[in-house]
Amino acid sequence: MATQLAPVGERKAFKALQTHFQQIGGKHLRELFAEDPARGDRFTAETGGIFLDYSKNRITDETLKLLLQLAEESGLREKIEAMFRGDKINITENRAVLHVALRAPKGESIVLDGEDVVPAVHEVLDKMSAFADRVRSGEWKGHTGKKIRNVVNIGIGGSDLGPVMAYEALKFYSQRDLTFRFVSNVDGTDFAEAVEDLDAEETLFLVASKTFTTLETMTNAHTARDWALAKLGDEKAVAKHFVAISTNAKEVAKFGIDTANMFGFWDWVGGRYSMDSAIGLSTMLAIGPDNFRAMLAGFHEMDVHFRTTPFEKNLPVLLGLLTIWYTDFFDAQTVAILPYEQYLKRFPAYLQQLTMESNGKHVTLDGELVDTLTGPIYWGEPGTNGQHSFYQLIHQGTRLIPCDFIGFYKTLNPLGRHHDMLMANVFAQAEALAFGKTAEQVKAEGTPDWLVPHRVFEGNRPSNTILADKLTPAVLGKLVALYEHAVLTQGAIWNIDSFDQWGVELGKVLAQKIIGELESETEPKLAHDTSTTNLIQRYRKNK
Ligand SMILES: O=P(O)(O)OC[C@H]1O[C@](O)(CO)[C@@H](O)[C@@H]1O
Repeated sequence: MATQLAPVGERKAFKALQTHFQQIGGKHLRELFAEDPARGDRFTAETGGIFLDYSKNRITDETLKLLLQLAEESGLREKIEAMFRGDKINITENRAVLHVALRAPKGESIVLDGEDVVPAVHEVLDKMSAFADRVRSGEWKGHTGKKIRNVVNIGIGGSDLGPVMAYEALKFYSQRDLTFRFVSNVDGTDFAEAVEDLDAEETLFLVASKTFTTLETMTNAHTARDWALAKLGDEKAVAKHFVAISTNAKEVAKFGIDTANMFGFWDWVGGRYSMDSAIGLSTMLAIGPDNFRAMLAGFHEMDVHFRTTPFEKNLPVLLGLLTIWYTDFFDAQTVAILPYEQYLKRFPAYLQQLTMESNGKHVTLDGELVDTLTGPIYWGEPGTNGQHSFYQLIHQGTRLIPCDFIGFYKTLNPLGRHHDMLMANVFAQAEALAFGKTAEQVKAEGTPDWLVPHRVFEGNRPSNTILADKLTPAVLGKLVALYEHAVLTQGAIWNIDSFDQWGVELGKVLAQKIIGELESETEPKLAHDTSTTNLIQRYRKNK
Protein backbone atom coordinates (compact mmCIF):
# COMPACT_ATOMS: atom_id res chain seq x y z
CA MET A 1 0.00 0.00 0.00
CA ALA A 2 2.04 2.96 -1.27
CA THR A 3 1.81 6.18 0.73
CA GLN A 4 2.75 8.44 -2.19
CA LEU A 5 5.17 10.29 0.05
CA ALA A 6 8.60 11.04 -1.33
CA PRO A 7 11.52 9.98 0.90
CA VAL A 8 12.04 12.66 3.58
CA GLY A 9 15.32 13.82 2.11
CA GLU A 10 13.71 14.45 -1.27
CA ARG A 11 10.90 16.65 -0.02
CA LYS A 12 11.07 20.30 -1.00
CA ALA A 13 10.89 21.67 2.54
CA PHE A 14 13.54 19.22 3.73
CA LYS A 15 15.91 20.36 0.99
CA ALA A 16 15.20 23.96 1.89
CA LEU A 17 15.95 23.11 5.51
CA GLN A 18 19.29 21.61 4.46
CA THR A 19 20.28 24.86 2.75
CA HIS A 20 18.97 26.84 5.69
CA PHE A 21 20.93 24.63 8.10
CA GLN A 22 24.15 25.55 6.26
CA GLN A 23 23.36 29.19 7.04
CA ILE A 24 22.23 29.04 10.63
CA GLY A 25 23.29 25.62 11.99
CA GLY A 26 26.53 27.09 13.34
CA LYS A 27 24.98 30.20 14.83
CA HIS A 28 25.24 30.59 18.58
CA LEU A 29 22.19 31.11 20.75
CA ARG A 30 23.99 34.21 22.03
CA GLU A 31 23.87 35.65 18.52
CA LEU A 32 20.32 34.49 17.92
CA PHE A 33 19.14 36.28 21.07
CA ALA A 34 21.26 39.37 20.32
CA GLU A 35 19.81 39.66 16.81
CA ASP A 36 16.29 38.94 17.97
CA PRO A 37 15.90 39.95 21.61
CA ALA A 38 12.12 39.44 21.56
CA ARG A 39 12.39 35.76 20.66
CA GLY A 40 11.89 34.84 24.30
CA ASP A 41 8.42 36.41 24.08
CA ARG A 42 7.63 35.08 20.64
CA PHE A 43 8.80 31.46 20.58
CA THR A 44 6.27 30.31 23.11
CA ALA A 45 2.96 28.48 22.98
CA GLU A 46 0.40 27.63 25.61
CA THR A 47 -2.64 25.48 25.98
CA GLY A 48 -4.76 24.55 28.97
CA GLY A 49 -2.15 25.87 31.37
CA ILE A 50 0.76 24.02 29.74
CA PHE A 51 3.29 26.64 28.69
CA LEU A 52 6.12 25.88 26.29
CA ASP A 53 9.10 28.19 25.88
CA TYR A 54 11.07 26.97 22.87
CA SER A 55 13.05 30.14 22.31
CA LYS A 56 16.32 28.55 23.49
CA ASN A 57 16.42 26.38 20.39
CA ARG A 58 18.82 26.91 17.51
CA ILE A 59 16.11 28.20 15.23
CA THR A 60 14.94 31.39 13.58
CA ASP A 61 11.53 32.34 12.20
CA GLU A 62 12.71 30.91 8.90
CA THR A 63 13.57 27.55 10.51
CA LEU A 64 10.11 27.39 12.00
CA LYS A 65 8.48 28.32 8.73
CA LEU A 66 10.35 25.57 6.89
CA LEU A 67 9.68 22.97 9.58
CA LEU A 68 5.98 23.83 9.40
CA GLN A 69 6.14 23.48 5.62
CA LEU A 70 7.77 20.10 6.07
CA ALA A 71 4.88 19.06 8.31
CA GLU A 72 2.36 20.14 5.68
CA GLU A 73 4.27 18.55 2.84
CA SER A 74 4.55 15.32 4.82
CA GLY A 75 0.80 15.06 5.25
CA LEU A 76 0.74 15.62 9.01
CA ARG A 77 -2.71 17.18 8.84
CA GLU A 78 -4.15 14.16 7.07
CA LYS A 79 -2.36 11.82 9.45
CA ILE A 80 -3.88 13.53 12.49
CA GLU A 81 -7.36 13.38 10.99
CA ALA A 82 -6.86 9.78 9.97
CA MET A 83 -5.97 8.84 13.54
CA PHE A 84 -8.95 10.66 15.08
CA ARG A 85 -11.25 9.23 12.42
CA GLY A 86 -10.21 5.69 13.28
CA ASP A 87 -8.44 4.88 10.01
CA LYS A 88 -6.15 1.87 10.24
CA ILE A 89 -2.96 3.95 10.35
CA ASN A 90 -1.06 1.14 12.07
CA ILE A 91 -0.55 -0.32 8.65
CA THR A 92 1.69 -3.28 9.43
CA GLU A 93 -0.79 -4.62 11.98
CA ASN A 94 -3.84 -3.40 10.07
CA ARG A 95 -5.19 -1.63 13.16
CA ALA A 96 -6.72 1.68 14.03
CA VAL A 97 -4.85 3.84 16.55
CA LEU A 98 -7.51 5.16 18.84
CA HIS A 99 -6.04 5.91 22.24
CA VAL A 100 -7.80 9.26 21.80
CA ALA A 101 -11.11 7.37 22.10
CA LEU A 102 -10.13 6.28 25.62
CA ARG A 103 -10.57 9.84 26.77
CA ALA A 104 -13.40 10.94 24.51
CA PRO A 105 -16.23 12.34 26.63
CA LYS A 106 -19.55 10.50 26.82
CA GLY A 107 -21.70 11.44 23.87
CA GLU A 108 -18.81 11.87 21.43
CA SER A 109 -18.72 9.35 18.66
CA ILE A 110 -15.79 7.62 16.98
CA VAL A 111 -16.86 4.99 14.52
CA LEU A 112 -14.64 2.03 13.76
CA ASP A 113 -15.77 -0.70 11.37
CA GLY A 114 -19.32 0.64 11.56
CA GLU A 115 -19.44 0.77 15.36
CA ASP A 116 -19.16 3.70 17.74
CA VAL A 117 -16.40 2.73 20.18
CA VAL A 118 -17.02 5.48 22.76
CA PRO A 119 -19.95 3.81 24.61
CA ALA A 120 -17.85 0.67 25.17
CA VAL A 121 -15.02 2.83 26.57
CA HIS A 122 -17.41 4.33 29.11
CA GLU A 123 -18.86 0.96 29.99
CA VAL A 124 -15.41 -0.24 30.99
CA LEU A 125 -14.71 2.99 32.83
CA ASP A 126 -17.93 2.57 34.81
CA LYS A 127 -17.07 -1.02 35.63
CA MET A 128 -13.57 0.03 36.75
CA SER A 129 -15.07 2.83 38.88
CA ALA A 130 -17.53 0.51 40.62
CA PHE A 131 -14.74 -1.98 41.32
CA ALA A 132 -12.35 0.72 42.52
CA ASP A 133 -14.97 2.10 44.88
CA ARG A 134 -15.54 -1.34 46.37
CA VAL A 135 -11.84 -1.98 46.93
CA ARG A 136 -11.08 1.50 48.24
CA SER A 137 -13.98 1.45 50.68
CA GLY A 138 -13.09 -2.00 51.97
CA GLU A 139 -16.33 -3.50 50.73
CA TRP A 140 -14.44 -5.89 48.41
CA LYS A 141 -13.14 -8.59 50.74
CA GLY A 142 -10.46 -11.20 50.22
CA HIS A 143 -11.20 -14.93 50.41
CA THR A 144 -10.88 -15.00 54.21
CA GLY A 145 -13.02 -11.90 54.70
CA LYS A 146 -10.20 -9.41 55.16
CA LYS A 147 -10.07 -6.00 53.51
CA ILE A 148 -7.70 -5.51 50.59
CA ARG A 149 -4.70 -3.49 51.70
CA ASN A 150 -2.21 -4.32 48.95
CA VAL A 151 -2.51 -4.08 45.21
CA VAL A 152 0.13 -5.74 43.02
CA ASN A 153 0.10 -4.92 39.32
CA ILE A 154 1.74 -7.62 37.22
CA GLY A 155 2.57 -6.46 33.71
CA ILE A 156 5.48 -5.37 31.55
CA GLY A 157 6.18 -2.68 28.93
CA GLY A 158 3.07 -0.61 28.43
CA SER A 159 1.25 -2.74 30.98
CA ASP A 160 3.75 -1.64 33.62
CA LEU A 161 5.54 1.59 32.73
CA GLY A 162 2.35 3.68 32.46
CA PRO A 163 0.86 2.30 35.69
CA VAL A 164 4.12 2.77 37.62
CA MET A 165 4.73 6.24 36.25
CA ALA A 166 1.15 7.37 36.94
CA TYR A 167 1.15 5.86 40.43
CA GLU A 168 4.35 7.70 41.31
CA ALA A 169 3.26 10.90 39.58
CA LEU A 170 -0.08 11.01 41.39
CA LYS A 171 0.95 9.54 44.74
CA PHE A 172 -0.04 12.82 46.39
CA TYR A 173 -3.66 12.03 45.49
CA SER A 174 -3.52 8.34 46.42
CA GLN A 175 -5.33 6.53 49.18
CA ARG A 176 -2.54 6.06 51.66
CA ASP A 177 -3.85 2.96 53.43
CA LEU A 178 -3.46 0.98 50.21
CA THR A 179 0.01 -0.28 49.33
CA PHE A 180 0.91 -0.55 45.64
CA ARG A 181 3.60 -2.74 44.12
CA PHE A 182 4.51 -3.34 40.49
CA VAL A 183 6.05 -6.56 39.24
CA SER A 184 7.37 -6.64 35.69
CA ASN A 185 10.70 -8.44 35.35
CA VAL A 186 10.82 -12.20 34.81
CA ASP A 187 13.74 -12.08 37.25
CA GLY A 188 12.19 -13.81 40.27
CA THR A 189 13.69 -11.19 42.54
CA ASP A 190 11.13 -8.67 41.31
CA PHE A 191 8.21 -10.79 42.51
CA ALA A 192 9.95 -12.04 45.66
CA GLU A 193 10.78 -8.54 46.87
CA ALA A 194 7.39 -7.11 45.91
CA VAL A 195 5.45 -9.55 48.09
CA GLU A 196 8.06 -10.09 50.78
CA ASP A 197 6.15 -8.17 53.46
CA LEU A 198 2.62 -8.67 52.11
CA ASP A 199 -0.16 -10.82 53.53
CA ALA A 200 -1.84 -12.87 50.79
CA GLU A 201 -5.19 -12.54 52.57
CA GLU A 202 -5.08 -8.78 52.01
CA THR A 203 -3.51 -8.75 48.56
CA LEU A 204 -5.16 -8.19 45.21
CA PHE A 205 -3.27 -8.99 42.00
CA LEU A 206 -4.02 -7.14 38.79
CA VAL A 207 -2.73 -9.18 35.89
CA ALA A 208 -2.28 -6.58 33.17
CA SER A 209 -1.51 -7.82 29.70
CA LYS A 210 -3.03 -6.78 26.43
CA THR A 211 -2.30 -10.15 24.85
CA PHE A 212 -2.28 -12.25 28.04
CA THR A 213 0.48 -14.32 26.50
CA THR A 214 3.57 -12.27 27.40
CA LEU A 215 6.18 -14.60 28.87
CA GLU A 216 7.23 -12.38 31.76
CA THR A 217 3.73 -11.47 32.84
CA MET A 218 2.30 -14.97 32.59
CA THR A 219 5.26 -16.41 34.50
CA ASN A 220 4.82 -13.82 37.25
CA ALA A 221 1.05 -14.32 37.28
CA HIS A 222 1.42 -18.09 37.77
CA THR A 223 3.97 -17.52 40.52
CA ALA A 224 1.57 -15.06 42.16
CA ARG A 225 -1.21 -17.60 42.01
CA ASP A 226 0.98 -20.26 43.60
CA TRP A 227 2.08 -17.79 46.27
CA ALA A 228 -1.50 -16.75 47.06
CA LEU A 229 -2.90 -20.27 47.05
CA ALA A 230 -0.09 -21.55 49.27
CA LYS A 231 -1.51 -19.26 51.94
CA LEU A 232 -5.19 -19.24 51.05
CA GLY A 233 -5.39 -22.93 50.27
CA ASP A 234 -8.39 -22.89 48.01
CA GLU A 235 -8.70 -22.44 44.20
CA LYS A 236 -11.83 -20.38 44.87
CA ALA A 237 -9.62 -17.67 46.36
CA VAL A 238 -8.48 -16.73 42.84
CA ALA A 239 -11.80 -14.97 42.21
CA LYS A 240 -11.26 -12.61 45.15
CA HIS A 241 -7.56 -12.00 44.70
CA PHE A 242 -7.01 -11.86 40.94
CA VAL A 243 -8.45 -9.62 38.29
CA ALA A 244 -7.34 -9.40 34.69
CA ILE A 245 -6.87 -6.46 32.38
CA SER A 246 -6.68 -7.67 28.82
CA THR A 247 -8.08 -7.79 25.33
CA ASN A 248 -7.92 -11.60 25.36
CA ALA A 249 -10.89 -13.11 27.24
CA LYS A 250 -10.03 -16.64 26.11
CA GLU A 251 -6.56 -16.63 27.68
CA VAL A 252 -7.89 -14.92 30.81
CA ALA A 253 -10.42 -17.73 31.31
CA LYS A 254 -7.68 -20.31 30.65
CA PHE A 255 -5.61 -18.80 33.44
CA GLY A 256 -8.55 -19.32 35.78
CA ILE A 257 -9.71 -15.74 36.25
CA ASP A 258 -13.47 -15.34 35.99
CA THR A 259 -14.08 -13.08 32.98
CA ALA A 260 -16.55 -11.20 35.20
CA ASN A 261 -13.39 -9.96 36.91
CA MET A 262 -11.83 -8.89 33.64
CA PHE A 263 -11.51 -5.30 32.49
CA GLY A 264 -11.30 -5.16 28.75
CA PHE A 265 -9.78 -2.95 26.14
CA TRP A 266 -9.25 -3.25 22.41
CA ASP A 267 -6.66 -4.00 19.77
CA TRP A 268 -6.77 -0.35 18.69
CA VAL A 269 -5.00 0.64 21.92
CA GLY A 270 -1.24 0.15 21.65
CA GLY A 271 0.49 -1.10 24.81
CA ARG A 272 2.51 2.08 25.18
CA TYR A 273 -0.62 4.18 24.66
CA SER A 274 -2.71 2.30 27.21
CA MET A 275 -2.20 3.91 30.62
CA ASP A 276 -5.57 5.62 30.27
CA SER A 277 -7.38 2.36 29.40
CA ALA A 278 -8.24 -0.42 31.87
CA ILE A 279 -4.45 -0.87 32.12
CA GLY A 280 -4.75 2.17 34.39
CA LEU A 281 -6.84 0.25 36.94
CA SER A 282 -4.03 0.46 39.50
CA THR A 283 -3.97 4.23 38.96
CA MET A 284 -7.71 4.41 39.54
CA LEU A 285 -7.47 2.24 42.65
CA ALA A 286 -4.81 4.59 43.98
CA ILE A 287 -6.32 7.98 43.18
CA GLY A 288 -10.03 7.14 42.86
CA PRO A 289 -12.41 7.30 39.90
CA ASP A 290 -12.94 11.08 40.03
CA ASN A 291 -9.25 11.84 39.83
CA PHE A 292 -8.83 9.25 37.08
CA ARG A 293 -11.56 10.93 35.07
CA ALA A 294 -9.91 14.30 35.67
CA MET A 295 -6.75 12.79 34.17
CA LEU A 296 -8.72 11.62 31.14
CA ALA A 297 -10.17 15.11 30.75
CA GLY A 298 -6.61 16.46 30.70
CA PHE A 299 -5.64 14.00 27.99
CA HIS A 300 -8.71 15.00 26.01
CA GLU A 301 -7.94 18.70 26.27
CA MET A 302 -4.55 18.10 24.69
CA ASP A 303 -6.17 15.89 22.02
CA VAL A 304 -8.52 18.71 21.03
CA HIS A 305 -5.62 21.15 20.98
CA PHE A 306 -3.58 18.83 18.76
CA ARG A 307 -6.43 18.28 16.35
CA THR A 308 -7.66 21.84 16.04
CA THR A 309 -4.83 24.29 16.70
CA PRO A 310 -2.83 25.71 13.79
CA PHE A 311 0.55 24.03 13.66
CA GLU A 312 2.49 27.18 14.57
CA LYS A 313 0.73 27.28 17.96
CA ASN A 314 0.36 23.54 18.39
CA LEU A 315 2.49 22.26 21.28
CA PRO A 316 2.88 18.61 20.23
CA VAL A 317 3.60 19.65 16.63
CA LEU A 318 6.25 22.15 17.74
CA LEU A 319 7.86 19.66 20.09
CA GLY A 320 7.87 16.99 17.38
CA LEU A 321 9.31 19.30 14.73
CA LEU A 322 12.11 20.49 16.98
CA THR A 323 13.14 16.89 17.51
CA ILE A 324 13.19 16.38 13.74
CA TRP A 325 15.40 19.48 13.43
CA TYR A 326 18.04 18.21 15.85
CA THR A 327 17.86 14.57 14.79
CA ASP A 328 17.99 15.03 11.05
CA PHE A 329 20.09 18.17 10.69
CA PHE A 330 22.38 18.26 13.74
CA ASP A 331 22.61 14.44 13.97
CA ALA A 332 21.68 14.66 17.65
CA GLN A 333 21.36 11.14 19.01
CA THR A 334 19.33 11.73 22.15
CA VAL A 335 16.77 13.89 23.93
CA ALA A 336 17.06 14.42 27.69
CA ILE A 337 13.84 14.60 29.71
CA LEU A 338 14.48 16.53 32.89
CA PRO A 339 11.45 16.87 35.16
CA TYR A 340 11.94 19.18 38.13
CA GLU A 341 9.25 17.41 40.10
CA GLN A 342 10.12 14.42 42.25
CA TYR A 343 6.73 12.82 41.58
CA LEU A 344 7.69 12.60 37.89
CA LYS A 345 10.68 10.41 38.63
CA ARG A 346 9.47 7.62 36.33
CA PHE A 347 8.36 9.97 33.54
CA PRO A 348 11.62 9.63 31.54
CA ALA A 349 11.41 5.82 31.74
CA TYR A 350 7.79 5.95 30.61
CA LEU A 351 8.69 8.19 27.68
CA GLN A 352 11.43 5.79 26.65
CA GLN A 353 8.92 3.15 25.63
CA LEU A 354 6.48 5.68 24.23
CA THR A 355 9.04 7.32 21.98
CA MET A 356 11.57 4.59 21.26
CA GLU A 357 9.21 1.66 20.69
CA SER A 358 7.16 3.99 18.51
CA ASN A 359 9.79 5.67 16.39
CA GLY A 360 12.70 3.25 16.57
CA LYS A 361 12.06 2.19 12.97
CA HIS A 362 14.35 1.86 9.96
CA VAL A 363 11.88 1.42 7.11
CA THR A 364 9.08 3.63 5.86
CA LEU A 365 5.44 2.66 5.57
CA ASP A 366 6.33 1.72 2.00
CA GLY A 367 8.93 -0.75 3.25
CA GLU A 368 11.85 1.33 1.97
CA LEU A 369 14.89 2.14 4.10
CA VAL A 370 14.44 5.59 5.64
CA ASP A 371 16.89 8.12 4.30
CA THR A 372 17.39 10.09 7.54
CA LEU A 373 17.89 9.27 11.20
CA THR A 374 14.64 8.42 12.99
CA GLY A 375 13.65 8.21 16.67
CA PRO A 376 16.32 9.52 19.01
CA ILE A 377 17.18 7.96 22.37
CA TYR A 378 15.11 9.43 25.20
CA TRP A 379 16.56 9.37 28.67
CA GLY A 380 16.64 11.43 31.81
CA GLU A 381 16.30 11.77 35.54
CA PRO A 382 14.56 14.26 37.74
CA GLY A 383 16.35 17.51 38.53
CA THR A 384 18.26 18.41 40.57
CA ASN A 385 19.72 14.91 40.94
CA GLY A 386 20.71 14.76 37.28
CA GLN A 387 22.71 17.96 37.72
CA HIS A 388 25.05 16.19 40.11
CA SER A 389 25.42 13.26 37.80
CA PHE A 390 25.35 13.66 34.02
CA TYR A 391 24.80 17.37 33.36
CA GLN A 392 28.59 17.79 33.12
CA LEU A 393 28.44 16.03 29.76
CA ILE A 394 25.48 18.08 28.58
CA HIS A 395 27.28 21.33 29.45
CA GLN A 396 30.83 20.56 28.40
CA GLY A 397 30.85 17.25 26.53
CA THR A 398 31.22 16.89 22.78
CA ARG A 399 27.64 15.86 22.05
CA LEU A 400 24.59 17.92 21.35
CA ILE A 401 21.80 16.91 23.69
CA PRO A 402 18.52 18.81 23.34
CA CYS A 403 16.81 18.96 26.73
CA ASP A 404 13.21 19.23 27.85
CA PHE A 405 12.95 20.88 31.25
CA ILE A 406 9.62 20.37 33.00
CA GLY A 407 8.72 22.50 36.01
CA PHE A 408 5.75 23.74 38.02
CA TYR A 409 4.79 27.09 39.53
CA LYS A 410 3.60 25.37 42.68
CA THR A 411 4.76 22.38 44.61
CA LEU A 412 2.43 19.86 46.20
CA ASN A 413 4.65 19.79 49.28
CA PRO A 414 5.54 23.36 50.24
CA LEU A 415 8.54 23.25 52.55
CA GLY A 416 10.31 26.49 53.25
CA ARG A 417 12.39 27.65 50.30
CA HIS A 418 12.68 24.26 48.60
CA HIS A 419 10.49 25.02 45.63
CA ASP A 420 12.09 28.35 44.75
CA MET A 421 15.47 26.67 44.92
CA LEU A 422 14.29 23.84 42.70
CA MET A 423 12.84 26.18 40.10
CA ALA A 424 15.85 28.50 40.21
CA ASN A 425 17.80 25.49 39.00
CA VAL A 426 15.48 24.95 36.02
CA PHE A 427 15.93 28.49 34.83
CA ALA A 428 19.65 28.55 35.62
CA GLN A 429 20.38 25.30 33.82
CA ALA A 430 18.52 26.31 30.67
CA GLU A 431 20.26 29.69 30.71
CA ALA A 432 23.71 28.19 31.29
CA LEU A 433 23.22 25.62 28.55
CA ALA A 434 22.15 28.26 26.05
CA PHE A 435 24.58 31.07 26.77
CA GLY A 436 27.51 29.39 28.48
CA LYS A 437 30.51 31.34 29.68
CA THR A 438 33.21 32.67 27.36
CA ALA A 439 36.98 32.52 27.88
CA GLU A 440 36.93 36.31 28.38
CA GLN A 441 34.40 35.99 31.17
CA VAL A 442 36.40 33.21 32.79
CA LYS A 443 39.64 35.21 32.52
CA ALA A 444 37.99 38.31 33.95
CA GLU A 445 37.28 36.29 37.10
CA GLY A 446 41.03 35.94 37.63
CA THR A 447 41.28 32.32 36.47
CA PRO A 448 44.89 31.35 35.60
CA ASP A 449 45.38 30.93 31.85
CA TRP A 450 46.03 27.18 31.98
CA LEU A 451 42.69 26.60 33.71
CA VAL A 452 40.62 28.81 31.43
CA PRO A 453 39.78 26.17 28.76
CA HIS A 454 38.49 23.83 31.44
CA ARG A 455 36.18 26.45 32.84
CA VAL A 456 34.74 27.67 29.56
CA PHE A 457 31.15 26.79 28.84
CA GLU A 458 30.65 26.76 25.12
CA GLY A 459 26.88 27.17 25.48
CA ASN A 460 24.64 26.85 22.44
CA ARG A 461 23.00 23.78 23.98
CA PRO A 462 19.31 23.92 23.11
CA SER A 463 16.38 23.29 25.44
CA ASN A 464 12.64 23.56 25.81
CA THR A 465 11.09 24.64 29.07
CA ILE A 466 7.63 23.33 29.86
CA LEU A 467 5.80 24.91 32.78
CA ALA A 468 2.45 24.19 34.41
CA ASP A 469 0.67 25.24 37.57
CA LYS A 470 1.09 22.11 39.67
CA LEU A 471 1.08 18.39 39.08
CA THR A 472 -2.57 17.35 39.08
CA PRO A 473 -4.18 14.33 37.41
CA ALA A 474 -5.38 16.61 34.58
CA VAL A 475 -1.92 18.08 34.07
CA LEU A 476 -0.39 14.61 33.93
CA GLY A 477 -2.92 13.67 31.24
CA LYS A 478 -1.98 16.76 29.25
CA LEU A 479 1.76 16.08 29.53
CA VAL A 480 1.44 12.47 28.42
CA ALA A 481 -0.80 13.40 25.49
CA LEU A 482 1.66 16.15 24.55
CA TYR A 483 4.42 13.58 24.06
CA GLU A 484 2.11 10.99 22.48
CA HIS A 485 1.19 13.47 19.78
CA ALA A 486 4.77 14.71 19.37
CA VAL A 487 5.60 11.06 18.58
CA LEU A 488 2.90 10.93 15.90
CA THR A 489 4.19 14.20 14.46
CA GLN A 490 7.70 12.80 14.10
CA GLY A 491 6.45 9.49 12.73
CA ALA A 492 4.33 11.25 10.12
CA ILE A 493 7.37 13.12 8.82
CA TRP A 494 9.59 10.06 8.76
CA ASN A 495 6.66 8.18 7.19
CA ILE A 496 7.15 5.26 9.55
CA ASP A 497 4.69 3.12 11.49
CA SER A 498 4.83 4.61 14.99
CA PHE A 499 2.36 2.04 16.26
CA ASP A 500 3.90 -1.38 15.61
CA GLN A 501 6.85 -2.99 17.44
CA TRP A 502 8.24 -5.81 15.33
CA GLY A 503 11.67 -5.14 16.74
CA VAL A 504 10.82 -6.89 19.99
CA GLU A 505 9.93 -10.19 18.33
CA LEU A 506 13.22 -11.82 17.33
CA GLY A 507 14.73 -11.88 20.82
CA LYS A 508 11.48 -13.29 22.22
CA VAL A 509 11.49 -16.18 19.73
CA LEU A 510 15.16 -17.01 20.28
CA ALA A 511 14.69 -16.93 24.07
CA GLN A 512 11.88 -19.50 23.81
CA LYS A 513 14.24 -21.89 22.08
CA ILE A 514 17.13 -21.22 24.46
CA ILE A 515 14.95 -21.77 27.56
CA GLY A 516 14.57 -25.38 26.46
CA GLU A 517 18.32 -25.67 25.93
CA LEU A 518 19.10 -24.30 29.38
CA GLU A 519 16.64 -26.61 31.10
CA SER A 520 17.19 -29.80 29.09
CA GLU A 521 18.14 -32.81 31.29
CA THR A 522 20.28 -34.22 28.53
CA GLU A 523 23.04 -32.33 26.69
CA PRO A 524 21.16 -30.34 24.03
CA LYS A 525 22.30 -30.20 20.40
CA LEU A 526 23.20 -26.54 20.03
CA ALA A 527 23.04 -24.96 16.60
CA HIS A 528 24.13 -21.41 17.43
CA ASP A 529 27.23 -19.42 16.62
CA THR A 530 30.28 -20.32 18.76
CA SER A 531 29.81 -17.38 21.10
CA THR A 532 26.18 -18.19 21.96
CA THR A 533 26.94 -21.92 22.18
CA ASN A 534 29.82 -21.30 24.62
CA LEU A 535 27.73 -19.00 26.77
CA ILE A 536 24.90 -21.54 26.98
CA GLN A 537 27.31 -24.35 27.83
CA ARG A 538 29.05 -22.25 30.46
CA TYR A 539 25.69 -21.39 32.04
CA ARG A 540 24.57 -25.04 32.04
CA LYS A 541 27.80 -26.08 33.73
CA ASN A 542 27.68 -23.44 36.43
CA LYS A 543 24.01 -22.92 37.22
O1 LIG B 1 0.44 -6.06 27.48
P1 LIG B 1 1.22 -7.19 26.89
O2 LIG B 1 0.49 -7.86 25.77
O3 LIG B 1 1.62 -8.17 27.96
O4 LIG B 1 2.53 -6.61 26.25
C1 LIG B 1 3.50 -5.95 26.99
C2 LIG B 1 4.46 -5.18 26.15
O5 LIG B 1 5.12 -6.03 25.24
C3 LIG B 1 5.32 -5.36 24.00
O6 LIG B 1 4.46 -5.90 23.07
C4 LIG B 1 6.70 -5.55 23.47
O7 LIG B 1 7.69 -5.36 24.39
C5 LIG B 1 4.96 -3.91 24.30
O8 LIG B 1 4.58 -3.21 23.18
C6 LIG B 1 3.87 -4.09 25.29
O9 LIG B 1 3.59 -2.91 25.97
